[in-house]
Amino acid sequence: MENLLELRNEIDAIDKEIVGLFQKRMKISSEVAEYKISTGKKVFDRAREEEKIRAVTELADNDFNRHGIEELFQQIMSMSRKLQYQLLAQNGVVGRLPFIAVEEIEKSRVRVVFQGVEGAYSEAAMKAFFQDDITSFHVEHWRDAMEAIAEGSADFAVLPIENSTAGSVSDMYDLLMEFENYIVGEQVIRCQHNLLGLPDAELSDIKTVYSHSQALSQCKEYLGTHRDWKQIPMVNTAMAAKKVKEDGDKTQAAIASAYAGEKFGLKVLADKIYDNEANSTRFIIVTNQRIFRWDAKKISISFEVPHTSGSLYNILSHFIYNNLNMTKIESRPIPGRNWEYRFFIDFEGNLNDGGVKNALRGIREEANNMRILGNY
Ligand SMILES: O=C(O)C(=O)C[C@]1(C(=O)O)C=C[C@@H](O)C=C1
Repeated sequence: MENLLELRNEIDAIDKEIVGLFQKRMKISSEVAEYKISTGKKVFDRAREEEKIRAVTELADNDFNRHGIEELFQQIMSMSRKLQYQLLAQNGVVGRLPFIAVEEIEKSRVRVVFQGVEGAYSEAAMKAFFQDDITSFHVEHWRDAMEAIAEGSADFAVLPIENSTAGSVSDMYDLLMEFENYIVGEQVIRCQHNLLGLPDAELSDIKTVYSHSQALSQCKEYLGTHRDWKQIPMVNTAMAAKKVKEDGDKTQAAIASAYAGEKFGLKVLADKIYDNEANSTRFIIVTNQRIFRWDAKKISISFEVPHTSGSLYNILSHFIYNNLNMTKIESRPIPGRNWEYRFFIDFEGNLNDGGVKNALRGIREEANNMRILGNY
């Protein structure tokens, strides 16, 4: 039996050849890029890659190696594409992104819509993001706010996208797909929920509690100590407070902010009833224009990938390769296509950065229906 040292020497010699061949192949790939630059042909050629995988896997002696060869060549061609995107960018063949950089997002004398009623956390987010001289109005549903933006009856909408305890607001992702609106800002608001009742109500009177489903889940521990209370979800926490006031029934309570309590003349029956002290909601500021602040730091995109193994992995490699830090990933089912998903990714960067342009170009070519949802 050969000793380990000899075997390692053999492996070293083979690896040297592999490196040499890899470099030789990449050099040819860069010549292909030159051809593509002069002809305007796309970098990614799915048919050619499929054919290549078929041909090289046929050369393998057994199933185990066949699988390995397939993975190896997928990675080699992925590297080859990345080199080509880079060369295209260096030669100025990077399509201009249809977004315009602005000095500032207008925060004064604009029309802003939020969902819910006065006293909603969305109103608090609006007040924190915009100046006092704005004109604002509220609508009943998130969709109404998206529509108001799309048709131009408001300049901006303030909508919840994620809560630190309850997670993403999945409906918002679907609405971002449905409408051609763009995220231009975000505002995080601490959600300090209270149990609110009529001024003459006592804790012992309560039989039913109304709130938004997310707020109910954010107060799960507290509600667990009152298992006999019926929990009824409402479209918004402030709507719940309004209902308790309007019904005038001492057995009803709402979970909402102290601000909503003041607005609707309700009494705080229990304060700070949330499970998590840092409980916060992130709101997005949405508009119908493709604009971004010149110093924006976060990008949101969405895309679909083919229903094949490794397809998401391949798309994510564009972030790694361009040294971009991904901060969030979310998936939503694609309507009408069972068990297929659309991915939503947030990552750090600005649409004017070279690495960002490179990654977006690769993702646009290799994934389906890539959309830039905003840079903020
Ligand atoms: O054949 C091409 O068009 C190439 O650019 C080369 C190559 C490869 O590395 O094999 C790279 C990217 C394409 O998607 C297909 C194949």
